[in-house]
Amino acid sequence: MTKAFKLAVIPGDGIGKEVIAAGMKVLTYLEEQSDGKFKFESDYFNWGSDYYLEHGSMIPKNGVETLKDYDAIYFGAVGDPRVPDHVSLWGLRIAICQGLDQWANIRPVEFLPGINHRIAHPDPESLNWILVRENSEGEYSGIGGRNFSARPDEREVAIQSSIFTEHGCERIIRFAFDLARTRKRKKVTSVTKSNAQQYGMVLWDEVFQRVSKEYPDVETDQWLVDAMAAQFVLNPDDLEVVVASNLFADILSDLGSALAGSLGIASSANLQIDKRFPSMFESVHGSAPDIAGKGVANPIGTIASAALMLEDLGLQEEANKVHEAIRRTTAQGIITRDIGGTSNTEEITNAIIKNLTL
Ligand SMILES: NC(=O)C1=CN([C@@H]2O[C@H](COP(=O)(O)OP(=O)(O)OC[C@H]3O[C@@H](n4cnc5c(N)ncnc54)[C@H](O)[C@@H]3O)[C@@H](O)[C@H]2O)C=CC1
Ligand SMILES: CC(=O)C(=O)O
Ligand SMILES: [K+]
Ligand SMILES: [Mn+2]
Repeated sequence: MTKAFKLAVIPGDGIGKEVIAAGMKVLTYLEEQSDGKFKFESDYFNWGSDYYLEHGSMIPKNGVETLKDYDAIYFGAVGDPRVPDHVSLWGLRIAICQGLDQWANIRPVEFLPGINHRIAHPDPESLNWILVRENSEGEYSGIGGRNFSARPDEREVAIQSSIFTEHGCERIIRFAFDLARTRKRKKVTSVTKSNAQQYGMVLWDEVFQRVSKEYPDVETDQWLVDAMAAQFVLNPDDLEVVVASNLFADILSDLGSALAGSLGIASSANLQIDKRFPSMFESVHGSAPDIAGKGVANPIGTIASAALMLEDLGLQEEANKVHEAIRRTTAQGIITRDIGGTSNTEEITNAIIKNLTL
């Protein structure tokens, strides 16, 4: 019997549309090759900045609710120069992540063969990093406001508060430890800035210490985020699972993917670990307005995110195939210009599909 998966597909803005088209082409090919084992029932949602300019909101009123009926959400990117970034980001990506309590964002950093890594290391492909980002609170809690804007003398006030709950810290830290147990080195590095952020991040550190006692088989390490940024560059061998707050892991994941070659190759999964609602799979990068519409965006991050989605849907074999096809393609030197090549989005996508059959 054919297993049917309901996919909500949200291309969003800019290169989001181009890389989702690439990812869907790969998924459609896998479905065709599956001999009736599975199929995707995909519904497309035209939510994003065009939708906002027409309707005054990034998604319809019941939008997040609608997504609860799906097995997974496949997302491109959000952001358009015609709409303020905080309006588009909060109206779409964060609305979904927080609305569906996708509290764990995993961001593997893959050092692929055949590309120009930006790291001084004798064997970058041996590195096995994965960032675990707290995805429901922290610096992206959206608590605050602005006032006194009517004052004539530049005395406007803005307050932006972070929320760190013991529950929120504990669930993401436990998740990081459980993940580390499944990996080669079994090491978790926790990143905060608890010297300066003396409330929320001290709570995080205390929870990390407490939870770590339950995982004596997992090696632990704790760093302040400024020194951790340097550590990524200077001592890459020291890292495996890196767990950090919403903001810090956001920044460190861009650093990680740049060291691996480009933002364009980085994948992510916004996971609803308790399986109450669907999870959302997207590249780490944004809508890249500087290259949008040119057909040159690197689709690897989004195609690798589809592999994370396949894994989540129980299609592990297909997920492995996609990862392998990506590796074969970059090893063949078929790469986009952000990682030193000349191929366009379509050529990479076709090459990945071709490599799926080998
Ligand atoms: N999850 C999401 O949807 C995210 C949305 N954004 C939004 O995206 C918009 C642009 O933000 P930026 O800070 O410029 O970040 P960005 O990730 O869109 O782009 C940064 C740089 O990386 C390049 N780049 C990104 N993805 C690429 C790809 N697949 N292939 C080749 N080059 C790629 C871009 O051309 C640009 O030079 C903003 O509106 C921002 O709010 C930013 C990050 C994540
Ligand atoms: C918003 C953003 O930069 C991210 O989710 O990575
Ligand atoms: K994205
Ligand atoms: Mn980011």
